[in-house]
Amino acid sequence: MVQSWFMSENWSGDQREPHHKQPPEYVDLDTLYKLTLVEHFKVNESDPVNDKLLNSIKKDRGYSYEDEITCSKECLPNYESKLKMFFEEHLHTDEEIRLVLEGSGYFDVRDVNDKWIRIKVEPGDLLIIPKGIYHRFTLDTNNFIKAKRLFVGEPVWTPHNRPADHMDCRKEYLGQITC
Ligand SMILES: CSCCC(=O)/C(O)=C/O
Ligand SMILES: [Fe+2]
Repeated sequence: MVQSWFMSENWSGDQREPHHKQPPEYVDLDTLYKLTLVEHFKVNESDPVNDKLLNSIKKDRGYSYEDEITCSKECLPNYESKLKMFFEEHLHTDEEIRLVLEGSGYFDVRDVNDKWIRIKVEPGDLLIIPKGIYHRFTLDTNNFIKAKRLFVGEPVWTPHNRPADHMDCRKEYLGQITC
């Protein structure tokens, strides 16, 4: 089961550690959606690519593009600078859709109260991060993740680092989140 939790507000050290509050404060999937509009689906982790749910989501939502990204020292060109870029707080003008195929990592998303929620993703986790939400990504201490990236139409991966409050996608996102 995917786990997510509020991060400690005064953590320091290695970004790849879980950084729980003390005591830990977990966030269930319904609450995660209410606080962020982030969606999560679990697909068959032993054969995710042929999963029925995945294929119906792709069809319903028009995810016409897909490729794979592997984040490891050996496979990711410009590994250090890419990881640094992924961990800068940013948003996108389109959804960020990731299906984890192997390995694990953390997506951090800002909730409606501007608190960080850390989401631990593992094989079979399909995460849909809405456009306009501030977020970031880090590997965990296993230093390896392979994920499928999905997109509607021609992909745009450009991150817009915070502050990006003037952007239409940010205003739209804030208009959609109600709690
Ligand atoms: C596991 S996918 C790598 C992270 C990424 O693609 C991204 O855009 C983070 O915001
Ligand atoms: Fe991103």
